[in-house]
Amino acid sequence: MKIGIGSTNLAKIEAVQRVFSENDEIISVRVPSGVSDQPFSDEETIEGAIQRAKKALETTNADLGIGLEGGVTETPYGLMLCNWGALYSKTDHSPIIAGGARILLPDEISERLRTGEELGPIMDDYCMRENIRHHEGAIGIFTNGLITRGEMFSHVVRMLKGQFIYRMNG
Ligand SMILES: O=P(O)(O)OP(=O)(O)OP(=O)(O)OC[C@H]1O[C@@H](n2cnc3c(O)ncnc32)[C@H](O)[C@@H]1O
Ligand SMILES: [Mg+2]
Repeated sequence: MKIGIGSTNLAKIEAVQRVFSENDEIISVRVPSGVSDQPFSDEETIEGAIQRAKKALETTNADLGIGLEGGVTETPYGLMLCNWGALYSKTDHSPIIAGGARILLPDEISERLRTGEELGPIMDDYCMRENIRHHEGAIGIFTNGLITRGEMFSHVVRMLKGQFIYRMNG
C-alpha cells in the first residue's frame, strides 16, 4: 500500500513506519494544517489532523493519507498536551480519527503557551537543546523518556490502522 503522511516531522514519520510494514511505501510531504501553528483545543488539533490527512492523500496520490497533529487544551486541572490523528482512504469520504495520550504541562510551560509562544521553541529553550519536537518531544521530556513522541504517535497510528481494517471488513 502507498501511504502519504502530511508532515516531515521525524517523530511522526517514525510512528507511521513502526505501524506499517516494510512492503508499504511511505511518502512524507509537507502540507498546511489549516489551523494555527499551535492549536489550542482538542477541536482545533483534530481539525489540523484531518486537513493534513486530506492534503497528504491528494498530493501524494496514495491509498491512505495520514495526518498527525500536536496541540494543547485547557482543562480544569491546567493545560494538557493533546495529540490527534486522522486517516483518509481513497475509497472513503469520512475520516477515521484517533486520540493520543495526554499529560498536564508544568505551569512554567503553560504560562508561556498562554502568552502566545509555541511549544516547540519553548521546549528547546527549556531544555537548552534543538529540535526536541523531532525527537522525544515534550511528552518524552516530561515522562523522563518513558514515552517518546514517536511512540505516542505510533499508538495513534495503530488505532487509525485498526479502525480502517475494521471498517473495511465490516
Ligand atoms: O512539521 P510538523 O508536522 O508541523 O510538526 P510539529 O513538530 O510542528 O508538530 P505539530 O504542528 O503537530 O505541533 C504543534 C505545535 O506544538 C509543538 N509540539 C507539539 N508536540 C510537541 C512535543 O511533543 N514536543 C515539542 N513540541 C511539540 C510543535 O512544535 C508546534 O509548535
Ligand atoms: Mg507544526
